[in-house]
Amino acid sequence: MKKITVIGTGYVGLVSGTSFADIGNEVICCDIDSNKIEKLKQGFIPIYEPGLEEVVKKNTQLGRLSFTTDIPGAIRSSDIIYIAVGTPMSVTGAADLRFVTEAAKTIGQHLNDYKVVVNKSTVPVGTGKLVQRMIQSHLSNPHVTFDVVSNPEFLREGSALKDCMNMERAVIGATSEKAASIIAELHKPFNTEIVITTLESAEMIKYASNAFLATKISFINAVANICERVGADVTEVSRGMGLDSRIGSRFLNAGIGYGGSCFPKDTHALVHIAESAGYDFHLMKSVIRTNDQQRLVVVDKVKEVLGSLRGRTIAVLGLAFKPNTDDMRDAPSLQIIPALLREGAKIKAYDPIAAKEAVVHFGDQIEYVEEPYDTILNADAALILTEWEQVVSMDPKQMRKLMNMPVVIDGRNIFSPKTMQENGFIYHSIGRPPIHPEA
Ligand SMILES: NC(=O)c1ccc[n+]([C@@H]2O[C@H](COP(=O)([O-])OP(=O)(O)OC[C@H]3O[C@@H](n4cnc5c(N)ncnc54)[C@H](O)[C@@H]3O)[C@@H](O)[C@H]2O)c1
Ligand SMILES: O=c1ccn([C@@H]2O[C@H](COP(=O)(O)OP(=O)(O)O[C@H]3O[C@H](CO)[C@@H](O)[C@H](O)[C@H]3O)[C@@H](O)[C@H]2O)c(=O)[nH]1
Repeated sequence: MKKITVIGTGYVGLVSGTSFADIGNEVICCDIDSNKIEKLKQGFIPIYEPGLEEVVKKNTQLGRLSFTTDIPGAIRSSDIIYIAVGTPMSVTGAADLRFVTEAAKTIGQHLNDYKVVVNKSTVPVGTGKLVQRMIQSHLSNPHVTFDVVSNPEFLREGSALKDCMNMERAVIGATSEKAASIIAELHKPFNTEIVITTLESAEMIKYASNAFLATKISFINAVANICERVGADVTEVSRGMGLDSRIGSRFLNAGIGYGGSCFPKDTHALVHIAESAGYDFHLMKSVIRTNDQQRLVVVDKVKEVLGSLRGRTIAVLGLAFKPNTDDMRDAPSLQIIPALLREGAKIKAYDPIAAKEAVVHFGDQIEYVEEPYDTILNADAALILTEWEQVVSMDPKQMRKLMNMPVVIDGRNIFSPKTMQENGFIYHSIGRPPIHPEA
């Protein structure tokens, strides 16, 4: 059993802290946000993450998981300190490290004996060494020793706890063997592949992994755009490609591009890291540009079918960047809805979980509807932006009866074109031939 402090209770701090507690460690999760900590103490989970509430509750009751704003106290009482604060995109595209350096400063000021400080936040190469220097220069006791380790997180929102508990690898970048073996030991119960590297390689693995997945998505979206022009079907193409084990079938779903709190900011940060190192990362810049353009293809498609959108009612099904999360950070809907509003459309929107978050962005510019069928009632077109189960399971026959015009623009390829044709829809999806009822 290890005593662990996790600084930052966002997605990563809360979920990874909970998973460390669940394998039998004593974990203190802390944050400067006293509201968040107060809610967590009362058992309220500030993010929507299936299954998390129960596991937090279980570990809290067992006395293995606790929450506090007393960061100095938590630092002093732990053997391992995880930094899991945010590293948002700055105006230049680089990662903003101010929360990381602030946390490092606090750690330095309160370090009372040897501890391993682990960076779980996604940070540019060199940040581990920066954290080391920051802690060293703020030590109140100059005789205390410590090691800095990089142990990036690979969880996905919506399946975060499952991803942590069943991690495919633990990357441990360290400057000392002692620290590497402490963190490797901590990961033993996860029964996973342990990859021990230098600090720099571990930091790079995280960005390179996200950038590669983002590249796969932009690649298939670009292929989808070609498919549309040459009469091929991208779902057939990606299936045919993905069966080659060197390619793999995952992250080959064409759609409205990647969003969320990681891929957009991490691809930009990697371009910036490359630039600072004197390398022009053309490839990544194209991935980003392809993604930016992809978000708006659904707007072009609805305009192609309806002509002017002025006064038209568009039903938007799904607002979050992917299902099973209420996270609206960099969701494609944040570009698509304003583009529709600029064209004069009236928006009725549905999202089972993220609608509350969406209000922060759209206010009363759009109408929020609590039920998917009510959303499409009398609509001139339905736009599918998130493949929530509630949307995927909609019955086209029923939809057809409710809509003013039988127009569906499917940004996630959730419906079968044949079924949509049988039900009399004008149906445009991504990278598949458009369907017209008379065709
Ligand atoms: N969200 C994900 O799915 C995900 C997955 C893998 C990696 N990451 C990376 O993990 C990091 C954290 O991401 P997140 O989404 O959890 O971030 P977040 O912004 O949602 O949460 C960060 C938390 O840290 C707190 N914080 C900031 N400064 C602090 C300080 N000095 N002391 C204590 N608490 C402090 C904030 O109040 C906030 O609650 C980022 O670097 C991100 O790129 C995120
Ligand atoms: O074939 C695909 C797969 C995904 N997406 C989109 O890509 C985005 C990201 O999806 P996903 O990777 O499932 O979600 P995240 O929670 O953002 O997780 C990513 O970002 C995290 C933060 O760094 C990493 O830890 C994870 O490993 C990495 O998958 C979403 O908008 C998806 O709709 C597609 O368009 N097509």
